[in-house]
Amino acid sequence: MRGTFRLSSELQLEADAVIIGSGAGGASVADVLTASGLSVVMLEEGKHVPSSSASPVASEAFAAAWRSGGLTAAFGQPPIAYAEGRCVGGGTEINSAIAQRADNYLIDQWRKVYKIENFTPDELTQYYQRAVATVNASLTPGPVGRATDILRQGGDVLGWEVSELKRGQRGCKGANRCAFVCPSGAKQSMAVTLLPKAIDRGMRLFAQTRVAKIRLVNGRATEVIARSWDVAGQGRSIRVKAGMVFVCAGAIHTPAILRRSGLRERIGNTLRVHPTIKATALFDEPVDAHRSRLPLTAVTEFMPEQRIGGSVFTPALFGLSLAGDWINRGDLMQHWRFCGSYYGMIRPRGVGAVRPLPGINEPLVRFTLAPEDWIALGQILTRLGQVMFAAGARKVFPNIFGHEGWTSPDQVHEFWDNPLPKRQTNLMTVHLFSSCPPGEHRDVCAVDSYGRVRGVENLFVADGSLIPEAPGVNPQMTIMALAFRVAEAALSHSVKERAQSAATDRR
Ligand SMILES: Cc1cc2nc3c(=O)[nH]c(=O)nc-3n(C[C@H](O)[C@H](O)[C@H](O)COP(=O)(O)OP(=O)(O)OC[C@H]3O[C@@H](n4cnc5c(N)ncnc54)[C@H](O)[C@@H]3O)c2cc1C
Repeated sequence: MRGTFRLSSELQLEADAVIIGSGAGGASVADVLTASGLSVVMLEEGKHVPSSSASPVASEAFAAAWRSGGLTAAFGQPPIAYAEGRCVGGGTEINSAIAQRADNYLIDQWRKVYKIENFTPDELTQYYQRAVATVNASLTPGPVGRATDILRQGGDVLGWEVSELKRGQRGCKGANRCAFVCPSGAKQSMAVTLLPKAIDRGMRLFAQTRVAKIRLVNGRATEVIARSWDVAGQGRSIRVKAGMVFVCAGAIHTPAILRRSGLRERIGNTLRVHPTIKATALFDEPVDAHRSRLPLTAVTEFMPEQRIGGSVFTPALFGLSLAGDWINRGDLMQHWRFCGSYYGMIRPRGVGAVRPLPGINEPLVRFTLAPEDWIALGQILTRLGQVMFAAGARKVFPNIFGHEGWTSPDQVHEFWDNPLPKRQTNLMTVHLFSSCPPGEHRDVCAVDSYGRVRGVENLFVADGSLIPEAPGVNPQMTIMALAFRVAEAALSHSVKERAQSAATDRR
């Protein structure tokens, strides 16, 4: 990417603004700030992985673009495996680019509960429109493939609403490698859309540069302290002084950076995710899910509380998904062309927490499911089984360690009334948010209605951390909308106004 810098010496920089993290939130902030003529420095921990060097090999792609090669988990019973992007463009480089808006009912509810100013669905519309236009959210061209038809067919038989999913794409070629960084550049990720634009306007982006903390003096963020790695793997320090600091490191790392900088009140206490349970369905006819794009429909009948959809499927990813229970599931590998991988996700009531650990880069993440969440997971798994059998599945294997699989629709009710086995249930998520909720409800809100960290005049949060609660839909559009809003508000409030407000916070 033009303008991506590598360091050759220790560096001290100055700019109007510094942005930490180049994902959905950071890139959106960069777009607003550079359009208004500010000088901007962006610091990104991961590498730049251009389309031309995107590897089709799962292990290489994970090592290049996923945090910890994809091996990250929130502690709890059971642990929940989670995934984050760590590369220029963040999660938008490895996601499926499904573009959805949060339900108006939820936006209204968040405004009331968290007392967020100017946060009606109408007021957010302009920001959502900007996000939608940026990524060209649209229906994917070309044949949808059998893996998609399965969800449509099953939903139709049961009379459930099934919706086509818009994605941020322009001329998707159907390579089915969304999770490995799009090889054609058709996915409208941040490295394809907003970051090159911001760089053309003069933004300096430093990849492989990890922020340790932010220095705070008398209610101002004065300096961002980071470490950068050069091509030879040598680390050097980098310090950036800026008038405004935007923390956009995602819902896990933003609270970790803030807490490491000495800001602890209400920060990182309310992490939310979409707990997700998967199932493998075996059919009599080939599905050949690897040949088509990911399933482009979702069962939306039970949204926003529950949703059923389909996962990216490649032989390697399928093998990995079976690996955790190889003794019981390994046989499925030989039938991989006849299998599809589907999921059910819920909007949880449980919460988690993020805490940095001394001397270790990765923070400790915990998530505790509420009793209602277990009921919801049992329901969505039952519904997932129902829709698979309605579409003609011969056997359905819920992702529960040691489970023998269901051979008929009668068996899927097993977990409707009975709890799922906590220790054996495998849960995962790719959606993380709410660790720094905004608003004027001071008991719970880490930042004000416009993303400014309480008590600090020039420090803002603009990423998934800001979504007040789990949205029940794919979050990227909401993250971008909220980040555009934070950046605009930061520019429109004068330094004097912000300083007064920060001083009031500190009293
Ligand atoms: C496999 C997968 C599939 C998904 N599918 C969809 C989908 O279809 N639709 C959708 O809407 N959402 C999807 N998501 C979720 C979506 O991609 C994320 O919610 C979104 O990217 C989060 O935006 P963010 O700005 O909060 O953080 P990120 O996009 O994660 O960006 C944060 C950036 O900050 C960097 N960073 C972290 N710590 C530091 C530090 N200390 N110093 C410097 N940089 C740092 C990270 O490396 C990262 O690049 C998916 C996610 C994954 C992983």
